[in-house]
Amino acid sequence: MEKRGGTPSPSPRSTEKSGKDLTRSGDANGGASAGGNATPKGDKEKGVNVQVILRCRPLSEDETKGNTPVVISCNERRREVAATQVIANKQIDRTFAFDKVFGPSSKQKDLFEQSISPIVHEVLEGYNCTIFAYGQTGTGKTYTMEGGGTRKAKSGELPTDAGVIPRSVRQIFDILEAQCAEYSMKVTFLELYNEEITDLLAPDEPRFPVLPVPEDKNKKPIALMEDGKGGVFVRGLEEEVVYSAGEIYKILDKGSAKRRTAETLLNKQSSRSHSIFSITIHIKELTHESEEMIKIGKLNLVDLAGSENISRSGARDGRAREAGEINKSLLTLGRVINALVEHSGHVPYRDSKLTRLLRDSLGGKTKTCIIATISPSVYCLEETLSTLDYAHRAKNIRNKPEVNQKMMKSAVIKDLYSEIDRLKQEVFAAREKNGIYIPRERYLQEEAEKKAMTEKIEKLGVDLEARDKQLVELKELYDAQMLLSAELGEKLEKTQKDLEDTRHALHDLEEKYSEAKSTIKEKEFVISNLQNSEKSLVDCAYNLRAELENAAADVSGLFSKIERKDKIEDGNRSLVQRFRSQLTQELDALHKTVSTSVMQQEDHLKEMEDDMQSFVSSKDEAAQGLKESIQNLKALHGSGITALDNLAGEIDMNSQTTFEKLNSQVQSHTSDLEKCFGVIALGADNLLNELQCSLSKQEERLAHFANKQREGHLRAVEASRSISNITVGFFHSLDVHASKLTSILEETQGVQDQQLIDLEKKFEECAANEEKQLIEKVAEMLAISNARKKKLSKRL
Ligand SMILES: Nc1ncnc2c1ncn2[C@@H]1O[C@H](COP(=O)(O)OP(=O)(O)OP(=O)(O)O)[C@@H](O)[C@H]1O
Repeated sequence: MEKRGGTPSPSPRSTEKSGKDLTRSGDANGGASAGGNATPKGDKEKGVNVQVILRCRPLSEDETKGNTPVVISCNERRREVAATQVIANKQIDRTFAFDKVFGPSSKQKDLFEQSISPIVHEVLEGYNCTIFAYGQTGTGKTYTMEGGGTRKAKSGELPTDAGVIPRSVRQIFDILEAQCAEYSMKVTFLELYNEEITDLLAPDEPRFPVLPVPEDKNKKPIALMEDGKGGVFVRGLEEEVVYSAGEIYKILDKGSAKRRTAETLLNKQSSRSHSIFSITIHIKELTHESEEMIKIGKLNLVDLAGSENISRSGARDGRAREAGEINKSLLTLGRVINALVEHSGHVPYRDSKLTRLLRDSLGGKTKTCIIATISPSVYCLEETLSTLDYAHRAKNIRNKPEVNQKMMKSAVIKDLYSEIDRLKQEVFAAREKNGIYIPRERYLQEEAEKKAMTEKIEKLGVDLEARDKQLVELKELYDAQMLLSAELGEKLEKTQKDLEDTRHALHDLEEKYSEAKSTIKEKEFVISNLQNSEKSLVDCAYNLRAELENAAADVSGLFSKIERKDKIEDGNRSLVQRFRSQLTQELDALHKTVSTSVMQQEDHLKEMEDDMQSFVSSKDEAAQGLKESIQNLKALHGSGITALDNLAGEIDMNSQTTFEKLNSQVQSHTSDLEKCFGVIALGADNLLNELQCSLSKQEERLAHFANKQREGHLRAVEASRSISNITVGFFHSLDVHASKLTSILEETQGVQDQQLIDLEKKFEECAANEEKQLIEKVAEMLAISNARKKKLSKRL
């Protein structure tokens, strides 16, 4: 057994070799380049993501008996884990993707071969690799890392439930033996408990009895020192050289047995500490120049204590403090992960020993794989979700792995020789000089160191006093802060829970909102359709109304026309009536006139006849008078002639000559007179005759004329009578036609009125029905939307 300052993550300068980006490539082998291929410079600069594997354990016997509901489903093919939550009676699945997922039925062998074996190959290629298990208490971290109850190998074969550590050890030896390599292997096993590091491989008896013996005498705390190169080392950590897998198993069993475990409500044998088991392998290689080189690989296998809810794990008093410390270092681990993921300037590695020890594995040059373990039980859901979040976030951490620089064998031998010399001097001094256990030089050196230390201690003592005071104050403050932080933590937890609930409720609401939105969209679509149909109906109704109005206007026009026609007809009728009466009157008047004229004519004719007769008679009288006057004249002539004869006899008696002459003259005169009188009488006779003739002619003509007049009058009377009869008949038929037309019109109007009334009624009924239906539909929709609104507002 060797004792040296061990560092869990030394990282000497690298060669060009590097691994693949597991997350991005999605390589089932975890991106391990078993052949140790050179990594492109770009990848090397960008780094590789921490590989995160998720494992869900099966239900325990008790859980199965108690019919514990399972809320985790693993899809190994899709590398997804879904956690089912029921919030507000609604099932919500949260799905997380990882580099590898192993379900409850997964075997230890499968997990190792698929995820860890490639890492082991890389260790043998000269990389530093870290595998750590993270998860709630009782989820199978120790089972995964170390294995089940039967860890002992039977006939050289590993048991089926052997975990990552024994399988890695077995594989390392198998490979090295298969390669017939020359190698040396050292292991360290430390425990970090309540922020104190203890060596699980330290011998049971204390080597320096002068040093104060701690409470647990087998568990003296050892210091974590800065190595001055940005790394840390654990001073005095035992490094055990091993030559076979069997030896390692023994060491493992011995160390595991020393780990602090306790029974919690969640795990009968719960690890209360974090453990780091490291295997360092030195492999000899020959260069082309046959120079011997030493390749160094290191595998850190970390089993973290359970991340637990103090109240749920049932931890009390000491256990509660323990849990607080565990949570504190895990909390720091979480903060480191967050800082690395968020690329914040300051990464709080120094806030806990765990993160100081794992510094190179988180964002350093080491290749890291996290195995997150969860329980499928509903009762662990809160912690499971927290683990899933934690692990999912850790996926984004980028490391820049570098192969450890190979060392010349001679340099290693030189180192080893100087180490041997140092040890020999110690042994020699111990053997030769009583009471002094170290060589004189070293003693002097240490004395000087001691003096300097004493001075320093004194100085520190003063500082310490001041600090103590400060510490007391700070402690008070710390206690207050702790109380506050516990309160705040509780509040935070509650708030987180509330937040989670709210988030789920919000999710629900969002879903409901989207549902409601789609329903509203549907309704809107229906409403828009309804509105469109209503619009078209309204348009139709408008058209119909316009048509009806047109029809009504037409009808009213028709009515007005009919009225006008009626009026005209009435006017016509009254005109006809008037005309008829006028005609009748006029006809009557004509009749009368004609008859009076006939009468007058007749009277006139009569008068004319009378006049004619009186004329004729007067003429007759005149002719008579003329005859008489002619007679008188004749008588007068005879008397004249006798007077003349008397005068002639007297004249004869007075002068014969004169007589004779006178005689002659009288004779001539008499003849002349006679002649004259004859002519006159003839003329008068002629005249009379002519007069009589003309009178008779006139009488005839007058009679004829009167007859003709009478006939004409009679004919005119007859014609006017027949005309008036025809006119009367025409007007009668006109009347009949008009009354028929009126009755037809009245009938048509009645029918049209009826039809219009019917049409109006039907239209009104139809419109009322449609309006009613529409109102009902709209009311229905409004009621539905109101109900929905009410519902949504209730839920909100
Ligand atoms: N994958 C698995 N298959 C079968 N049994 C398992 C599995 N994982 C865990 N178990 C069983 O569950 C119990 C708890 O496991 P384990 O002690 O490994 O949990 P843990 O996470 O290390 O808990 P703690 O943090 O308290 O140490 C053990 O009895 C273990 O055998």
